[in-house]
Amino acid sequence: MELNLQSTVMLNNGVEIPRLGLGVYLAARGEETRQAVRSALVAGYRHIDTARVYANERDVGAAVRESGLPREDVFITTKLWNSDQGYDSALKACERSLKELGLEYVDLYLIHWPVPGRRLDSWRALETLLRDGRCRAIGVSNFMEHHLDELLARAQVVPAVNQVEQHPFLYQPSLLRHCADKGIAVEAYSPLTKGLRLTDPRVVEVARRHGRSAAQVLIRWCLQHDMIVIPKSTHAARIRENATVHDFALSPEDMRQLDGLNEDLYTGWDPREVP
Ligand SMILES: NC(=O)C1=CN([C@@H]2O[C@H](COP(=O)(O)OP(=O)(O)OC[C@H]3O[C@@H](n4cnc5c(N)ncnc54)[C@H](OP(=O)(O)O)[C@@H]3O)[C@@H](O)[C@H]2O)C=CC1
Ligand SMILES: O=C1CO[C@H](CO)[C@@H](O)[C@@H]1O
Repeated sequence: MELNLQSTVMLNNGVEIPRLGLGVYLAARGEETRQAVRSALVAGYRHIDTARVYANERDVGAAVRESGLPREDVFITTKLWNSDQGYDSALKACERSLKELGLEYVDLYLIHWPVPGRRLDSWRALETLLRDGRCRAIGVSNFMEHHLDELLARAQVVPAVNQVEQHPFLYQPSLLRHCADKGIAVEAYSPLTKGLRLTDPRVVEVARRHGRSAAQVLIRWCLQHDMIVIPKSTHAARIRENATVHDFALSPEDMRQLDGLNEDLYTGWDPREVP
């Protein structure tokens, strides 16, 4: 797989999204987030993943502006938080996020969680926002097969993306196939298991064979499964390390070994339990 930081995936509405982005969950508002985003942009990242609930949209926007890069060169995602779900409140929440970011539009706006009873109204709002040009693409996050099927039965617009937790310790091929069948790109969040499994000897062994770090192997695993991937770090050296994944490849045997590590490890909430 030929890959670099400029490699993109074409979403189902023709919008291109860089395959690798920087996540900023738990990057503290203020200088920590600004510094992380600045480091990423200098390293060549062109995709930043934030959310209303991360409380750092303002710093993401500021760092992108400070970089001097043209707005259209950076792909920015934010997300609708659970307490803002519903038609009118979702419209308002998007405007609030745009104001915080200091942007006229976001590249991707996601429903953060499939909140029962309100997610379909929220989706109608996202369809409106897409039509009005406030987002270039809309999608969902933490949607399992049953949430997707319910949405697809009523939606006018098919979600461009489903952002879900995926890594070798939480590998859900049936969900990935389901998304592929519907034309929905998958973004892997917490691809580094939030740091919990970076010393797992089986991952470390694969990494050693390639002369790479465990983090690089986990990121590469996502990419070779055709996922978009958004590792988080606030350290410039790690931000660079996490992006240096284009100059090696995991073999089919490496991939099989890593696929075999699944233990349904959710490092965050488990969306399968959401009715
Ligand atoms: N849609 C959703 O519900 C969710 C979306 N996300 C998104 O996905 C992004 C990534 O997931 P996240 O949960 O943050 O976790 P990750 O799996 O990306 O892991 C981040 C952790 O790994 C550490 N780390 C990063 N790079 C390295 C490295 N090279 N070597 C060693 N340690 C490293 C970081 O520390 P340090 O920063 O100190 O370097 C941090 O503690 C989020 O930031 C967010 O944008 C995440 C959770 C839920
Ligand atoms: O993106 C996320 C990170 O933080 C939230 C909790 O505070 C998660 O629920 C969410 O999925």
